[in-house]
Amino acid sequence: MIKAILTDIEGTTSSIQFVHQVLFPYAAKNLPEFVRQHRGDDAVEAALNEVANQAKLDIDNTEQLIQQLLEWIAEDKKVTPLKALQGLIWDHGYRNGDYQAHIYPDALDALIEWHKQGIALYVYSSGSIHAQKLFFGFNEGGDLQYLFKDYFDTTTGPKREAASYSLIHKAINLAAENILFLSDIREEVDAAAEVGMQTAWVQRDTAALVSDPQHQCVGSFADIQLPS
Ligand SMILES: CSCCC(=O)C(=O)COP(=O)(O)O
Ligand SMILES: [Mg+2]
Repeated sequence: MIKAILTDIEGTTSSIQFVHQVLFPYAAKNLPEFVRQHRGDDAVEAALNEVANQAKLDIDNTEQLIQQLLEWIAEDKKVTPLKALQGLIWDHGYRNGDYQAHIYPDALDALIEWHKQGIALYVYSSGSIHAQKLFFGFNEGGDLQYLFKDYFDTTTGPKREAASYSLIHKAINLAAENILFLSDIREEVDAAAEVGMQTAWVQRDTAALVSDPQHQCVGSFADIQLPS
């Protein structure tokens, strides 16, 4: 019986285009000035220290750190310190009304319905937890934060590794088989299935669904069945 649903964001609840054509360019445009102005802030210094460690750069060379971060944005690297900084930068854009996050109507309807049914909803995205709360707080569907019980990001672990899903089901305090994980990325649903989670592989904008007996394969949230 499904007691909780854990969902990915980009490509699953929401369009890849919004993330790649609105959020990433906004972060790339504003990151250099943001980093220069906020050197010394605890959260920014913590992220820059991680960048310097991972890329083997001099922590005092701000311009080199900025360059590295811009390269990671261009390559869509799911690197935790980049994700932390992106969240801080997007904060301003959301509050300033520069954009609202996208959600597919079928995802909005299903999430509201599951919430009404008392199913606990969780998010697992490569975006930082702060970025996820902004995403659902400043959303085309309104402030949707009330729908979600908790959020997980890459500080729990990479999304393509089974160990991350093991940590999540323990944190949620439910057996893996009572959790349904939704994602557009096959390697992510594979990793969740490896620890015993139920899975739905969400394949949007495709003429023909790829079938995989290990997962429910759906084109939209409207087709997701909750296994009993
Ligand atoms: C949550 S805000 C922007 C999403 C993001 O930065 C990202 O990398 C999306 O990754 P996901 O795991 O949601 O596919
Ligand atoms: Mg995704």
